[in-house]
Amino acid sequence: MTERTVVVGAAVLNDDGRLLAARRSAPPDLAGRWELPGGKLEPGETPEHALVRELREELGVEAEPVARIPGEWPLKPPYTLHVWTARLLPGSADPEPLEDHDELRWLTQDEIWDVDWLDQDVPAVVEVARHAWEAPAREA
Ligand SMILES: Nc1nc2c([nH]c(=O)n2[C@H]2C[C@H](O)[C@@H](COP(=O)(O)OP(=O)(O)OP(=O)(O)O)O2)c(=O)[nH]1
Repeated sequence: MTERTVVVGAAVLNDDGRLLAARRSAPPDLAGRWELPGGKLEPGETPEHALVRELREELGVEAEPVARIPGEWPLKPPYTLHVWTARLLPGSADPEPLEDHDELRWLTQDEIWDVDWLDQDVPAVVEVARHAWEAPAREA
């Protein structure tokens, strides 16, 4: 079986229901494209811990994971993307592009496709949009 390394991507939503998108500054083949902030799990680390750590390192924020979005999306081997919704904790700093990114945007539902997402992120972002913004089906 092929070993896969999990990359955790954070779908950070703010109180207005906007989604945080981050533009990569490196490596050259990914620079200029937009992604969900996050990163690779370290050995023995839980995804929830990795998400909190990566958001602190990359964006200078204190955040908490809310829920995993079902599914996983293949990235460049050996990586596979798992996505969690997340929110900033009260008193957290505003996110800043400290590492790996050179621009951040809080996207409304109407703006979700205004940024040039990494190709491999597009199916994950479709699911994020569905979970964040589509009303849950009512039970009959
Ligand atoms: N964080 C993140 N990485 C992604 C996404 N889509 C995608 O292809 N990747 C790739 C880029 C990298 O090859 C890999 C994870 O990269 P990373 O640079 O964010 O991870 P990291 O902070 O742990 O890495 P490192 O700089 O410590 O080596 O996954 C995404 O939406 N978010």
